[in-house]
This record gives sequence, structure tokens and C-alpha cells, in this order.
Amino acid sequence: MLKTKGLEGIVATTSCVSSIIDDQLRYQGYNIDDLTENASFEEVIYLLWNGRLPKKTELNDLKKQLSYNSALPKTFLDQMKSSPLKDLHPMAALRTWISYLSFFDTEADKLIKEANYRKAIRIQAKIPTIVAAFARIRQNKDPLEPREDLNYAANFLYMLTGNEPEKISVEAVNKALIIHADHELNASTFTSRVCVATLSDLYSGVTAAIGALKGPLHGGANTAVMEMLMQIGEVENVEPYIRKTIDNKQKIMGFGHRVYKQGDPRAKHLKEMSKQLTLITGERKWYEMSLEIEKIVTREKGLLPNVDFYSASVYHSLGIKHDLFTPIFAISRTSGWIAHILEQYDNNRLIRPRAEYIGAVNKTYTPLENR
Ligand SMILES: CC(=O)SCCNC(=O)CCNC(=O)[C@H](O)C(C)(C)COP(=O)(O)OP(=O)(O)OC[C@H]1O[C@@H](n2cnc3c(N)ncnc32)[C@H](O)[C@@H]1OP(=O)(O)O
Ligand SMILES: O=C([O-])CC(=O)C(=O)O
Repeated sequence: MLKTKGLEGIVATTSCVSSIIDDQLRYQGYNIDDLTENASFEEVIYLLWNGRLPKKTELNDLKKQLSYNSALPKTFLDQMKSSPLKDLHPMAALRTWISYLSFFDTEADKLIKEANYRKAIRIQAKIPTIVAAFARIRQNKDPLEPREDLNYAANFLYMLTGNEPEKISVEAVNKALIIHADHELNASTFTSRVCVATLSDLYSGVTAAIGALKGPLHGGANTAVMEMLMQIGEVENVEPYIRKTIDNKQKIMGFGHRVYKQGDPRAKHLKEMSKQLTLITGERKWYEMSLEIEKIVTREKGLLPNVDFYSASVYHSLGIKHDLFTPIFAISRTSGWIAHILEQYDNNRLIRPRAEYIGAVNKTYTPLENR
């Protein structure tokens, strides 16, 4: 008899990439609180892929490679421009464009370690360029070339807006990218590992993971949180809205977690960022509404905010379109997916669990005309 639905509590692999122990999240042994306060996203990419922090020359080299590989081929951009993007879900677009990127990579199906690392850099370098190009093209704006002089976070903001990004925005995006980079065996990471365990390629692994992240029970929750905040509109509407949602037995987006029961350690960073950024924008209501929702949901349901809850008001305060929140999550999580994919290749075995069959047996075929 199946004891646990949704593989809850099942340990499905060993991993050195990240750990959740006593509600503390660590990447390769480093607490995310430490990394969020001190590191750059580029350092975290290196850490996740190599198991240690980079030396100065190694970091500079990674930055150069990311920068060198960040532009998109003209044919790729032409294809984007001629596609019907206007009403497309950005995660559907991203899933397609990452897969399409493999058409331009002569090493796409080479599974040797060195080629995998080169592909890892190409994907990580191009994913923010793709998201930014998508965002601009659907508004009938020309996509922008990445800039060599900007770091990963700043370059993304620049390509999105065309403006010189402000320091505070760059710092916020850098932190958000670090916070979302990896999370043990979450649904999208598991998906990526299952995919490449068949000895499929890195592009397939990342594409599959994007599909899994898209759903509102996973990465799609950050956009859903913002939709909820927009529907609520004002702090005084929070209580009736949440009460109705609870009475209707609907889920409150951005709350609850499969693994954390005492709270998601990433939420406090985003909460503080939301507080600071809404002070600057003057739109305090997004933070205040979030605080009120947290108070009521914790009181009524005993549920705590997860990573997606305060990230909504953070990204909104940075002026980012709401449906781009999940693609930004994907930009960050690509670093974690890739780390897990590389780890899977290093010690691979096909992932193929069993299903307990609960359907009918011993049926016999009835010819079509007799049904
Ligand atoms: C990056 C990330 O993926 S973080 C998660 C992002 N997703 C969300 O924020 C969506 C809202 N949250 C949820 O749907 C869930 O809490 C999940 C998907 C995160 C975890 O799901 P699970 O571990 O499968 O818990 P499950 O959905 O079975 O919930 C257990 C109980 O708590 C309730 N519950 C869990 N989360 C919520 C919520 N956000 N709002 C209301 N009730 C909730 C469920 O209704 C269920 O109640 P029941 O036992 O009375 O039926
Ligand atoms: O681990 C999970 O189930 C979901 C999550 O928080 C993440 O992927 O960051």
C-alpha cells in the first residue's frame, strides 16, 4: 500500500549541492544567510558547479566567459521577433527558447564533462538575455545587446529596461538570484535529474526543469502572489479576502512548504528587501498588505511564508512586469539545475521508480461496434 503521496519524505538521491538541515539552507556547506549578505551571484554559480568558492582569477574567468557567451545569435533573435509572443506565458516562451538554443550549439549532444561545463556556461550566460529580449520584443521594442562592463544582475536589468540600473536595484537582484539559486530536490530539480539520468543532454534537462518550475505550486507562485496582492488592493481588504479564501478551501499563494515546517529561511531576506524597497518607492502598501496577510495566515492556518511570498513585492518594487517573476526565478535556478545535472552525470543511474497499480485487471477487448 502506498504510504506517502507525492514522494513526501522519500530520499531519492545523495547530493553535495545543497542541504536543508534543521530548517537551514546551505549551498555546498555555506549557509545562504552568509552568501546572501556577502557573495555575488557569479560566485554562487561557481560554488554550485565546482563545490568551492572561486579564487579571484577563477571568478574573473567565469565572469568573462559568462559575458562572452551572453549575446544571442541573430537568427535566434529573428525567430523570436517573428513569433507570436504577445499573449504567451513567459515560462512557455522560455521553455521553448532554451530548447531552441540547442540548435545553435554544436556540442549540444556531447556528454563529455568538458563539453557539459561549456554548455552550462552558454545556457547560464544566455538565459537572462532571452528573458530580457522576450520582454522587450513583446512590447515592440528592440532587444538590447548585453554589456561587458556590467555584472550578471546589472546586465539583466539593463537589457530589460535599457537604463543604467541603480545600485540598490542591482544589489536586490543579486540577492534574489542567490536566494533562489538552489534548493535540494525540489520538483524542478528532480525533473532535471530524471531527464538527464536517461543520458539525455543538458538542454533537455534545463528545458524539462523550466516546465516543472512554471506551475503555481512551485515557481509560478511568485506571480500568483502578486496577482493576489493586486486583487486585494488595500490593507483593509486583506482580512475579508483571506477569510474568504480559507472558507473556500483555496490555497493562499506563497504560504506553506513541503520541507520547511518552521519557516523558509529565505523569506526573511526577501521580507527585509521588500520593506526597504517599498520605503524607497513610496508604495508601502505592498509590504504592509504582505505583513497583514502573513499575520492572518499564520494565525488562522499556522502556515508561514515561503520564498515566493515576499519576492512578489520585491520584484514589483523593482518595476518588473509580474509575469516575469517566474522567469527570473528560472534564471537563478538554472545554476542549481545545472549543478544537479552535472552531479547526476558524475554518478548516474537511470531513475525509474514503480507505481502501485490500483486500476482494473482482467478486462477483455470489446470490438468497437459492440461498445
Ligand atoms: C519555490 C517553491 O516552490 S515554494 C512553494 C510555492 N507554492 C506555493 O506557495 C503555493 C501554495 N502552497 C502550497 O500549495 C503547498 O503548501 C505546497 C505545494 C508548497 C506544499 O505542498 P504539500 O507539502 O503537498 O502540502 P499540501 O498541499 O498537501 O498541504 C497540506 C495541508 O496544508 C494546507 N495548505 C498547504 N499550503 C497551503 C496554503 N498555501 N494555503 C492554504 N492551505 C494550505 C493544505 O490545504 C492541506 O490541508 P489538508 O490537510 O486540510 O488538506
Ligand atoms: O523545495 C521545494 O519544494 C520548493 C522550493 O522551495 C524551491 O524550489 O525553492
